[in-house]
Amino acid sequence: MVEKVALIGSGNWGSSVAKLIGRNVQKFDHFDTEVKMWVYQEQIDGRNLTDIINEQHENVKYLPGIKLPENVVACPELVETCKDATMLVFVVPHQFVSSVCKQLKGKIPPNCKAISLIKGIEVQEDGFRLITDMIQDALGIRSCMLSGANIATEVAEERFCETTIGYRNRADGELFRDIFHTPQFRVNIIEDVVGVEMCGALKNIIAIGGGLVDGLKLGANTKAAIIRIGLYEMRKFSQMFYKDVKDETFFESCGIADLVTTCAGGRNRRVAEAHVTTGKSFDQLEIEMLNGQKLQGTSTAKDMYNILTKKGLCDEFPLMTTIYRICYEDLPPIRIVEDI
Ligand SMILES: NC(=O)C1=CN([C@@H]2O[C@H](COP(=O)(O)OP(=O)(O)OC[C@H]3O[C@@H](n4cnc5c(N)ncnc54)[C@H](O)[C@@H]3O)[C@@H](O)[C@H]2O)C=CC1
Ligand SMILES: O=C(CO)COP(=O)(O)O
Repeated sequence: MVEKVALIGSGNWGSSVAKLIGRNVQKFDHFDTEVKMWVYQEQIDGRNLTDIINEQHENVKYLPGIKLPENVVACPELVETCKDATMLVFVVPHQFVSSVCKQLKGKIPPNCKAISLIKGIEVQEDGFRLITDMIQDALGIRSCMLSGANIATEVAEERFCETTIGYRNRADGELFRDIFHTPQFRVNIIEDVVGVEMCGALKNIIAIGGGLVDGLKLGANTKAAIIRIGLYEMRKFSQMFYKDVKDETFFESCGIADLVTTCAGGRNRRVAEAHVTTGKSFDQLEIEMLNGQKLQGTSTAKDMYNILTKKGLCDEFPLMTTIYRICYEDLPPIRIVEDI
């Protein structure tokens, strides 16, 4: 069977993986070589971003300076992008997943498979839901999860790194590995979708902590302490809600490695550092510093805090709780080391 891949999302990470997928589908006979990529349409200097991508083969707003393969075709219509696909790659910021799933409901063939590259969770009245579960429930298709120490621009520049795919069905994991793996982007597949997904969502909160201690100029030992306590809280929270999450998952690229890289070089870290040095709000800094890219850590901290409060668990997760309070309750940043 020939598989056809569609990409849902075209931000910084979406565009970077478009380069990997566009090249990899040409290496195997079992893939259609055209990859459609859904672009949330916007105007750049009076032109459609989709037209710019299709003519210049570059996402000039979200991944400037990187050429995309010509078989990646930007499309502004979501349903049109996905209609013939057998493999869907979800890579929109987590706040838009629900609306994407609503638009696709009933329009996806049942033999389709999905993978989420989205680092976040969806909060609901009675708790929270994993993005892979939302995709499965809304569209009636299985979903894998890819997450790792993968700063998008470094991947696009083909600097070596690793990533993790969590699968429920091994054949799905292997098929998705084919579209991502290269000698510079080493994919490891493991049977723990939930663990991979929880790591990706929760590390964004801890990365805010990494940026706060950088802004406070507390040094390398303090950063290491935030990473260690953060990893401990990530594992505790994941296994409290999903007892099958494996300890080993935290030693994969999606676990400790992603935590280290995001605390060293990610957007969450950068904006949190600027919050300390400028005193500006996170919302303001997101607009000023990210040029349309989305901060995931602050909203995930808020979502997580709501869950911890409802379940009476704040005292058991002092680091995540304090990061939330610094982001949303004007707690002085130094409390990150005083309250944990
Ligand atoms: N950038 C990175 O280095 C990495 C990001 N990720 C994850 O990938 C996911 C996607 O992030 P990025 O590709 O970096 O996105 P981004 O933050 O660079 O870009 C924002 C994207 O959202 C789109 N958008 C704006 N309003 C929208 C709407 N109403 N509906 C749908 N889309 C809308 C924009 O057009 C743009 O494509 C996130 O969960 C992120 O945590 C994972 C690994 C690395
Ligand atoms: O997830 C990432 C790297 O693996 C990117 O993190 P930021 O969203 O903080 O840039």
